[in-house]
Amino acid sequence: MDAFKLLTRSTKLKPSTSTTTSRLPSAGKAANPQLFGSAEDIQSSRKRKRQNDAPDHRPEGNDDDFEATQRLLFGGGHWTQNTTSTAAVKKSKKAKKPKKASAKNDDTQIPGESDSEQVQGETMDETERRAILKTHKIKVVDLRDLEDILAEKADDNDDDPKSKKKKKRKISKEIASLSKKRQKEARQLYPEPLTSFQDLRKKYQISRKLAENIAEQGFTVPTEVQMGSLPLLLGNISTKDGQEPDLLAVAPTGSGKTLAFLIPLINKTVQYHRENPGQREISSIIVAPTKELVGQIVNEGRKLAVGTGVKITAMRKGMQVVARAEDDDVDENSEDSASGSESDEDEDADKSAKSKGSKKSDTLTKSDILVTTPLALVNALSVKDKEEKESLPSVRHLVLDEADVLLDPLFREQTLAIWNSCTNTNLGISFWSATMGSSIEELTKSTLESRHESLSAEKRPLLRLVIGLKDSAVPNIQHKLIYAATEQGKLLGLRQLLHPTAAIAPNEVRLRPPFLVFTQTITRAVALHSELLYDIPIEAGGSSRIAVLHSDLSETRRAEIMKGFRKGEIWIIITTDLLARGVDFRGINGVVNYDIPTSSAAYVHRVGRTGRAGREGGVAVTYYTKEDIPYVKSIANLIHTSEKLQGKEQSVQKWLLDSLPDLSKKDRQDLKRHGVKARAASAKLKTDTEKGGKARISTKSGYDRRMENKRKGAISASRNRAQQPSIAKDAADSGDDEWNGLDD
Ligand SMILES: Nc1ncnc2c1ncn2[C@@H]1O[C@H](COP(=O)(O)OP(=O)(O)OP(=O)(O)O)[C@@H](O)[C@H]1O
Repeated sequence: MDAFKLLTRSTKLKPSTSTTTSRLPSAGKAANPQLFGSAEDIQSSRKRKRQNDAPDHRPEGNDDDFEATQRLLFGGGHWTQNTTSTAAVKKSKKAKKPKKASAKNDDTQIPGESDSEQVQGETMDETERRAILKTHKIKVVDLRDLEDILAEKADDNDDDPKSKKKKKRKISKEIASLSKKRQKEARQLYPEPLTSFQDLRKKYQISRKLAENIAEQGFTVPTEVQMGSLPLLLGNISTKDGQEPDLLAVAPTGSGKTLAFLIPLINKTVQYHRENPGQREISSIIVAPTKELVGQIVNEGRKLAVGTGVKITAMRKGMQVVARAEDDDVDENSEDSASGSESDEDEDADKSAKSKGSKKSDTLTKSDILVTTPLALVNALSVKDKEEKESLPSVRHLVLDEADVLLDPLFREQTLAIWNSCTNTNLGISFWSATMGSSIEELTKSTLESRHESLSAEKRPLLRLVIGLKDSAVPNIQHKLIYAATEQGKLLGLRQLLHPTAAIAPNEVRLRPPFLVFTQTITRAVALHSELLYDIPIEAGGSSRIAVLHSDLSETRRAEIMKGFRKGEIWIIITTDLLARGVDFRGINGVVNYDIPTSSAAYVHRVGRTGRAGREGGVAVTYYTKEDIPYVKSIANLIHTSEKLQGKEQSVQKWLLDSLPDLSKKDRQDLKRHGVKARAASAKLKTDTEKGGKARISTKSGYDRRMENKRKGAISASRNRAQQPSIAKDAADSGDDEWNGLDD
């Protein structure tokens, strides 16, 4: 059933207006999940490389400066085989050759895979790595002090402390003589990117079953964030003394970050099981800000882990992650324990949790990878009447998904408490998001430093991986910033989107279900939902097609709505920022910011619910009123930059950008915390005419709207009967496929 046809059933749109159908994200599978290049680019770059015998890596700019950087960085002026980080390079010199997969373990050869292919694969030289990284806009930077980075390189073959000191002094002097640009270049790394998922077996010897599962999921080409991060996180898996970096990964929404952190975690767990038969302990924790996202990560992980023996569990109410004396009375009422899993196989409810008598540090949950919201785990780690938290020494990998929000003041305390509970001195941590402010980097560095001091934790290199332009919107969507003047104007605008009454001009927006509508508060989401509830014709499913989802609903109801939307039973979800981050509905056609987002990062995440995995055709509509004018500049700027980068026609005019006011830092923080004051929850939203005190985005009573809807339904039904032949013709002209919901 085509939702759009039903919504516009009484409108005769010109056939030409239907031509956008094939470009809709929900109309088909994305051909290429990569945003900045293609597999063919890689092939041709490899070909070019083979023909090019005299590479010149010189960046543009001052030659002398370049020579100085070269001398300083590489002594003899040649590029190192800079595969991961300087430390990794150093260690790998001592490291043993990668072990071949044992015939007894899970890693038996896969059909068609020769022995030599399995362990070697073709390695790339510097030129090739640089070319591919550049094409795909992949940047890797070492975030440690430049002095440390360079000193480490210089120390490589020198153990004499005197000459070490001398070298360090020399390095400091030379760094001071370098321009900012050269200093930046000195931090840059050119690790070998992953150009094909087959290389996961050939070059990184990942578990055979895991490789099969990746292929079975239909993933053939790695996305940019996978190309850049997987070699860093898998690179040293086969060498015990190889050092893996901590990683800050910033990549566009919908670019496959989940897979990028799940693959290494699952593979390391397989490795651990192989080396420690019969042992299961929580070795990895993934923290995500919402239950919806937790459920989604668990589902994704379980699909990848089929047959590997790796258990992935969503943190649930009453679940025990550590054994302790007071657990005789498990706190069943602990607030906000998350399951959120939409999977039926949430069988990991820890039956063994009640087992007693094991050592204090034993983990009781029969799981390898625990996925949790911050509060759920903090509650489980809390010690009665005490500030301190239980520790989780078995955890060797911590992943913070949507890290910037997890380290934002809202969740910071809880997230840091979890991080501090992971007392393993060999803990590896990675941070993932589409947006990452510099304050997060600073916080990360200082926390790592204090862990190093207090726990004598191992110092790993801290790398930053950025895909594309940092903190920008995903490049493959169309933005529309619309001035609606008043609240009433927004409602009219949204109704117009739902029921277009005339043929639209070529550059005008059309938004077909399924889509998401974001409001600032729960009250407003509920109000908008009750206003639009009767807008969907009864014969199209009526009010069941539109749902409101927010954190005041029960977990079960939230999960039902998510499921209904994925199955195509629900066409429109009205929600708050609860669904702004991470959740992946593969083919949604668009996003409506009914209320403006309260920061440019929030805009990036909200609109990033469409245009996922490289899908074209997603639309992001943002309405603003006169109350929003002081706050809208950062969004307008973001849209402007995005369109400029894509070489698209500018939809935000320069005069508008110039005339919108700038926001002070304090006002920006205030907006982020409280939203636009005029419509904050405490202000009890009133209508434009300020008639009622009720938080409703309407001037009509529910009864009036129901009556009107019935009347409309009866009129349109009789019209439909009269127009049957022409509707059938329209449908045939548009060539639309049936809309059967979203891929799971
Ligand atoms: N290599 C790939 N090829 C095709 N599709 C992929 C690939 N990797 C991931 N995907 C799909 O892309 C979609 C988005 O992935 P994911 O949810 O991990 O994005 P994300 O980067 O975490 O986005 P967000 O920042 O919004 O959380 C998912 O449906 C996922 O299955």
